[in-house]
Amino acid sequence: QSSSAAGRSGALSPAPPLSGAVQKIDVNPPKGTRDFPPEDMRLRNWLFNNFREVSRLYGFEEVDFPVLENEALFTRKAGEEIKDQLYCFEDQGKRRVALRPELTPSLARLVIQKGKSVSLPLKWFTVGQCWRYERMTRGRRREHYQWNMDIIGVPGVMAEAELLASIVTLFKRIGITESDVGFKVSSRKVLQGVLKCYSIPENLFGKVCVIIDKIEKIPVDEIKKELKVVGLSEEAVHELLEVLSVKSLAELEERVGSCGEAIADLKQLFLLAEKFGYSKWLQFDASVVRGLAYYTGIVFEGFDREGKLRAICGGGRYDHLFSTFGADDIAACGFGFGDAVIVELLKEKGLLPELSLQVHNIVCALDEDLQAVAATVANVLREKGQSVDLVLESKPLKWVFKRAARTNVERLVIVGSSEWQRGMVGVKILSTGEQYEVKLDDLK
Ligand SMILES: CC(=O)Nc1cnc2ccccc2c1
Repeated sequence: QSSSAAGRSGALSPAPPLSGAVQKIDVNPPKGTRDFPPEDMRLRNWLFNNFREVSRLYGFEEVDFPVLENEALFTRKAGEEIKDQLYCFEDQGKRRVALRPELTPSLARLVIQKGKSVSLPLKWFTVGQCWRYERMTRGRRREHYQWNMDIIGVPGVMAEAELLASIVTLFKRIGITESDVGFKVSSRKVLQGVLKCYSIPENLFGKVCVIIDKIEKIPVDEIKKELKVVGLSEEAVHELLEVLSVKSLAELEERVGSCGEAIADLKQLFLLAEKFGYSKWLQFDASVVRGLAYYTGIVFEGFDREGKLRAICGGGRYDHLFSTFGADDIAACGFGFGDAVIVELLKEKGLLPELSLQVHNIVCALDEDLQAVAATVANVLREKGQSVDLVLESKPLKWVFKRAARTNVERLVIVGSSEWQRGMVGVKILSTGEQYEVKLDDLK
């Protein structure tokens, strides 16, 4: 038992085992996950505070759900990537549970749970961590945070227009302009129209959309093959791929004139964008489908105009998600905005904010028996709302100056015995080097 251990803790505390006896833990977090040390946490808080402020400006209420959900919430049968990467397991109660891969199903579950006790429309937002179990072959992350905004109970495209406006507001707040990013906008009712023309049963709609969403990720022959497996005829496949390459609303109207709803919705949305003042951010792009099976109408995704990054955000209308959970359908639309691509974009554009630790004061006692006085000084300042880094052990002044410089503190408050005998404390303003003495009560 080494004396120092005994000295340190008074009573005999077990000495650490002889070094080398304990296997050192892996200090890295699990594959595909991140720690947020202070500097990274400042950037994350800056971004999330912008998410929250925009949500507040748009009158949205914050909600939250467990990261762990019943697996059944996510076991849609539409061949989605999000499903085959589900981070799921059987818990000790033999329940099938999953770490949520997205937030919308949880939101729908809560809306159904609240049922008649909430009045529509609902405008809810959340910032939540989502998970996927991806073979690390692709070295991608297994978790990210998503800002989600949803409007429940508004069938008209004013809801989509409002959601797009909120994302434009977010982009502007962090210095992104329409020359950096845009939104590709389309409607799944275009696809619905084509499938109806070829009398493809409704229940294949989700599957077809999920396959088509891979149009830029896998060879088109593979797309055709998968569509035929699902049961589409040669002609239907051809017509679908044709309609996706349409370049404008006008051209779409010529081709599929009849599928009025899609055209009407899109025209209305572009008109509203004009009125909201963000039409320069939008472009019609028939190839936007999004990879989630439950979208039924307008779909959109934010993209970087240099085409270097994956989608920044995405969303759309999902008017039948509730009935897939056995409840009455409620019109709904929403988006998800991840915390990863946007940071890559900000880096690209040199827009990452300079964020440093902001502490008003370092308070220190010049010798051991003034520690209690230093604590009193810290308390006085904290009660006035000033942040204080109280030096907790007697340290040489050189050490304190070094720490003050590193944490770019504004002011040093020094408790010395001679000053204290006169009821004074020493103050040094780091930015100017100005030094003076002041009565504790006059310290503001
Ligand atoms: C760029 C990125 O990190 N994407 C990402 C990371 N983790 C996820 C986890 C669940 C669902 C989607 C995810 C997406």
